[in-house]
Amino acid sequence: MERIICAPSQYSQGQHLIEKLASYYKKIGNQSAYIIVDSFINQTYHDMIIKSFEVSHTPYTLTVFGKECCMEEIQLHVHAHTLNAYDVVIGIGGGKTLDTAKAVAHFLHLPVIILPTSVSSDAPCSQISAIYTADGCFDYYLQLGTNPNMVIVDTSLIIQAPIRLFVAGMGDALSTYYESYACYQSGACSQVGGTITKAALALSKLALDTLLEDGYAAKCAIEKKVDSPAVNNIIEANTYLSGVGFENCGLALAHATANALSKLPTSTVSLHGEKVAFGTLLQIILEQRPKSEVQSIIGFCCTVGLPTTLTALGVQEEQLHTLIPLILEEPGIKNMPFSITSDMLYDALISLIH
Ligand SMILES: NC(=O)c1ccc[n+]([C@@H]2O[C@H](COP(=O)([O-])OP(=O)(O)OC[C@H]3O[C@@H](n4cnc5c(N)ncnc54)[C@H](O)[C@@H]3O)[C@@H](O)[C@H]2O)c1
Ligand SMILES: [Zn+2]
Repeated sequence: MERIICAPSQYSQGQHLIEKLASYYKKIGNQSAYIIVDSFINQTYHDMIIKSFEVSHTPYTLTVFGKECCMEEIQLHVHAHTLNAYDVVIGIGGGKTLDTAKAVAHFLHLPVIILPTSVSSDAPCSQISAIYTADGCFDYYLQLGTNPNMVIVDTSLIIQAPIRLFVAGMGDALSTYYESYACYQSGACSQVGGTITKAALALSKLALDTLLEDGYAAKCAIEKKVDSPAVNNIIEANTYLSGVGFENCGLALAHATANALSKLPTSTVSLHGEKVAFGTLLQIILEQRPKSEVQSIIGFCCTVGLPTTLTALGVQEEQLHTLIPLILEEPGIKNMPFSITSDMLYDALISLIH
């Protein structure tokens, strides 16, 4: 199998980039942009989003994202594209809006520009969309075949977003190196369909190193809504290092756990990245990593405010008999370099109840 690494064609990170959105669009489009915006973001930043289009007389249509990245929502936008009206899709919002925009662009064979308004997940840079059922259960990963054409990260918006989203993104990024390394050890095929490059593994490791080095300082700065080098490093780690790292290596037990947790009725209590942080703990415990390493990851989670127990995720002990089979049926399990049994999961999960 060939070694493959894929990434967005352009990644830009800086302040007030949303004010230049039309000029980014004009680099790849010359007809009309189809903009899908998270509803909260539309209420808060509507004028800012459309300003550059209005000022430069650039045609666009703005539409508000529903609630879920599900096929029903995606079809709604695909059918809005009549008579080849648009030539670029733009997604603005959290992971679900971005995954929807990427899927819509995929079905319409159009380029896509992604503008994350929080760094809560790995969604911006990847060439997959996480598809859920209309009522919010994880369904499957839709392979899009190409990464977004542009990922534009406006740090001024990210800093204003709720701190919980920023921290959840650290949770999503925390798993990247461990899952990448598991995939590397098991010889798994990466999310982009190749074997793992040294470059991708290095990006994953850099994501973890950056979190451990700058995570706490960044969280403190975000609490005060101030920009700082640590904040910028974490924004890059959450979005680019982790995003490009994970998909060019692969997912394993941490995401299998997060996806399984999303199928429990209590799943809405926690964000994706919070579930992934917990899944990371479960993975490194089952990997029998040194106690000091497990303790340092637990310590990191505690200092930044990521959940380290099932109780914190709203999951009760009685739900383990439902959760364990759900974890075992996730495809990521096969990417672990050793087999995982129900008993192994039970013992590790019980140690993480409270
Ligand atoms: N495609 C991928 O590669 C990939 C990778 C990781 C996660 N995901 C998916 O991403 C999703 C998780 O992303 P998410 O946590 O961003 O979910 P989300 O899109 O539901 O956003 C969470 C909340 O944050 C709000 N929000 C966003 N920006 C804000 C801002 N600046 N200020 C205030 N509120 C803001 C949204 O309105 C929403 O209510 C899941 O569906 C997950 O499966 C996809
Ligand atoms: Zn994730």
